[in-house]
Amino acid sequence: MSDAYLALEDGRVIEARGRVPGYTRGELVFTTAYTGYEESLTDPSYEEQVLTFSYPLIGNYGVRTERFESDRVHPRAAIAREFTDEVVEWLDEQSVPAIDHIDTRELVTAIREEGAMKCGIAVGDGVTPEDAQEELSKCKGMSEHVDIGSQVSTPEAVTYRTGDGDAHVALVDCGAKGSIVDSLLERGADVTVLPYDATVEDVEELSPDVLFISNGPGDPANFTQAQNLVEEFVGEIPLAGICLGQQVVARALGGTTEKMDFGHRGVNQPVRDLRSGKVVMTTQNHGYTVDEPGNLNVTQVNVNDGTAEGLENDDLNVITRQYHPEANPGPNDSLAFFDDVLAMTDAKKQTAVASSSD
Ligand SMILES: NC(=O)CC[C@H](N)C(=O)O
Repeated sequence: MSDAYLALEDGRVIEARGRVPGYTRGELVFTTAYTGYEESLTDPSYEEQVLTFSYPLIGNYGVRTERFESDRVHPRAAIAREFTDEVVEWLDEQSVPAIDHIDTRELVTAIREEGAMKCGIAVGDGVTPEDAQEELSKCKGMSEHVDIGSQVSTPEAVTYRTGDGDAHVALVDCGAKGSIVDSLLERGADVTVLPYDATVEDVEELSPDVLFISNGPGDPANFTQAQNLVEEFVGEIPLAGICLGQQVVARALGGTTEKMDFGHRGVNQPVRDLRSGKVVMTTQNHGYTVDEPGNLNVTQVNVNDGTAEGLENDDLNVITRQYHPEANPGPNDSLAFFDDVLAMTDAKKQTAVASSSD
């Protein structure tokens, strides 16, 4: 008798060791990141997913709040070969079920071969395989979470001022990681974080120098309000986006998105810049990708599978990335993206000066 069961959409039920009790369900995904478990577990993009760590030991350097990307744990459950007690205490405080002593190689192979799949989890004394299957039967697909933005977004606008105020960025919070805000503040920008369903009037009132669509969970097709903002302000305000933000911007500008088989989640995804030919290592966490880029040019691609990693349109002042330039976890190699975003405001100001002196 085990005290934890994981039921997979392919019909298998796997025994595990229960670390944090509870019943839950979600889309089963894996990350290959070997560090950064605090950042990953607090990344709002994992909402409604069950996160499997392929790295075997999770928790070996403790739990520190300064490494959190948001104020809570977002995956519905966590799975590892072995969790340390400190991580288990944290997940317990957060009431997030956790299981370990499981063959994560087998699990990752199943996800790679069959794709990200629904799962159900039951943990605690006396639980049965049927309890996990019951959870699985209640599991929705990611795109069925139509209002997932409301689960992760700020309820109201919040402004952070640096004192420099060189540029004012309106960040549409579809589930933004804290490091995106920090990366903009560190470069002297003021940032107003707006709810995921902010209106055209909300943005007009702020009159920002950049409209930035954040990362976030689920299917980008469900972020219709953010898409509407992009459609409304393209060409008027410089636009930027990260991860879900890239997907939303592309959809708004005539592009399409599609679900990947198992996505990219890790901290060593190679990305080639098509202009310089250089390859950088990037942090990624996504299950959807831009298929047709619409009115944008693909400027960067994933070396492994050729998917679109960077989209730009110089005339319209649009720049987006599918990966996470803000890192946390992972490499800092792409932080200059935020300089490029803020440089668009200079371009805008120069154009305004040029046209006013005509
Ligand atoms: N990190 C993100 O923004 C993820 C974007 C989207 N939810 C996806 O899975 O593709």
